[in-house]
Amino acid sequence: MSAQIHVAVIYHSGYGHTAKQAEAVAAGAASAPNTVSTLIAVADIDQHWEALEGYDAIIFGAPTYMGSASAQFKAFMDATSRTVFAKGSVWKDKIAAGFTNSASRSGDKLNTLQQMAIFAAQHGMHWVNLGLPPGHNASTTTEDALNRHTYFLGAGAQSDADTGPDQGATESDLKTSAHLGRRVATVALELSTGRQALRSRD
Ligand SMILES: Cc1cc2nc3c(=O)[nH]c(=O)nc-3n(C[C@H](O)[C@H](O)[C@H](O)COP(=O)(O)O)c2cc1C
Repeated sequence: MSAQIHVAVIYHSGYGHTAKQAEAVAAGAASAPNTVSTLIAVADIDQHWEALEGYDAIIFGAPTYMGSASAQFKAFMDATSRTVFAKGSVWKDKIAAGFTNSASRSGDKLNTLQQMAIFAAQHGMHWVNLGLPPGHNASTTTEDALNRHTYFLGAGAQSDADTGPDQGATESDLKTSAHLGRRVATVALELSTGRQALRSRD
């Protein structure tokens, strides 16, 4: 039996829409074999720095505010300079991935995903992409398709600016986000199993 995989979902959400997406990502991860997922709001991050060193994968999530990750999420990113990077790159070789939510269809979400991928690279993490084809780019496709916004780098969700999180991202966006969580857990299990097999050959 393979080792248990631990996936953390670290996120910020000002008004609850991205929190809903984060829950979908965490549920997707937990649906993979041998996987436990933990949701961590950036406001609570100080309680988790040490435990995070033992996780196999960390998925980052933030709303897109003014074309990039929210200031609260950026504060978390900056804090890792001291708590992770300067400590000896303690997140090196973990799996990473990202998701973001915003009001507009595009709303410059791609910039937030790129920001997260560069952040993960600074920590020496292995970035996992979404792994879904374009969902809604033909006369025969609909808004119900997975990856309807067509991001390759991570999961994007759209929530109307004038509705609450209960009517936030569509079912298809939440399923797309769950897909990312499950894919990350699957890759983490593959990597962990492969590392164990290599160790046992030594
Ligand atoms: C300060 C601020 C800046 C925003 N900038 C953008 C933006 O650049 N692009 C966009 O599509 N939506 C933008 N929005 C809308 C939010 O991304 C959207 O309402 C989102 O669902 C909020 O997520 P949250 O409830 O998790 O905070 C902005 C909202 C705020 C409050």
